[in-house]
Amino acid sequence: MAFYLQNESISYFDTVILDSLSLEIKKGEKVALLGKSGSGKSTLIKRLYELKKDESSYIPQELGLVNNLSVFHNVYLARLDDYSTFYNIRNLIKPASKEVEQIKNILIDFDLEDKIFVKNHDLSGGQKQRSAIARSIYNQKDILLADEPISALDEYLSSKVLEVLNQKFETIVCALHNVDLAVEHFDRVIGLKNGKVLVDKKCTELTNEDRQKLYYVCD
Ligand SMILES: Nc1ncnc2c1ncn2[C@@H]1O[C@H](COP(=O)(O)OP(=O)(O)OP(=O)(O)O)[C@@H](O)[C@H]1O
Repeated sequence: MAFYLQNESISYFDTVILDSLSLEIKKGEKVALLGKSGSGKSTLIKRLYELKKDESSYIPQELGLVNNLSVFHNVYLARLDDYSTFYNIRNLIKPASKEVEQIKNILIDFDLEDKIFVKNHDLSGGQKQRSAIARSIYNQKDILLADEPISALDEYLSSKVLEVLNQKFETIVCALHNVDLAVEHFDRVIGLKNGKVLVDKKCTELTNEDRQKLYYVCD
């Protein structure tokens, strides 16, 4: 089992955000989390990350990239803890060709290799998102927890990114706003409304009525 939540409630002051939510996510599942703005998707993803920090790559909505660093360095930061201080300082000043090659190979999948030494503040919104996605892959974890990672990408890149992420991670929980992309690329969809689960089904078992509910929660 990757995640097991039993009657999980989260409130901010007097407002209930997650309302007695129970959820099991098995290892190997690829789950799309759908819901209107404010339905609790980010709160749920943060909670899942708290539960499995060591095993998870997390892409927050705000991305967490350092503006004054290049794509290379922002991706490399994911694994600072894996290397010695000396190796990290060396890579900050003069990146080792082994690391450059490894990161470039990840960036190629996202059409971003030509931006490898461009600083984050000179990238478009979609390029920043793709840097954060590349960083999550470089991190080499089994689980991906991603909060609307493709919101700034066009349809072609969104599909490409989701295909690559599906290959690279064993288990995925990903917040999205697009029902069709969710059904096309994920095994299971969970529709949240006001911190409660409205729909939770394998994509192959969705009825027309379920789809209508999902479109409704995403409107
Ligand atoms: N730190 C916080 N303090 C107070 N309220 C918060 C905090 N974080 C989130 N909330 C509230 O919790 C609710 C759920 O927010 P959350 O970010 O989980 O929703 P979401 O479904 O991810 O929305 P979006 O699609 O806009 O990202 C919102 O009403 C939000 O205002």
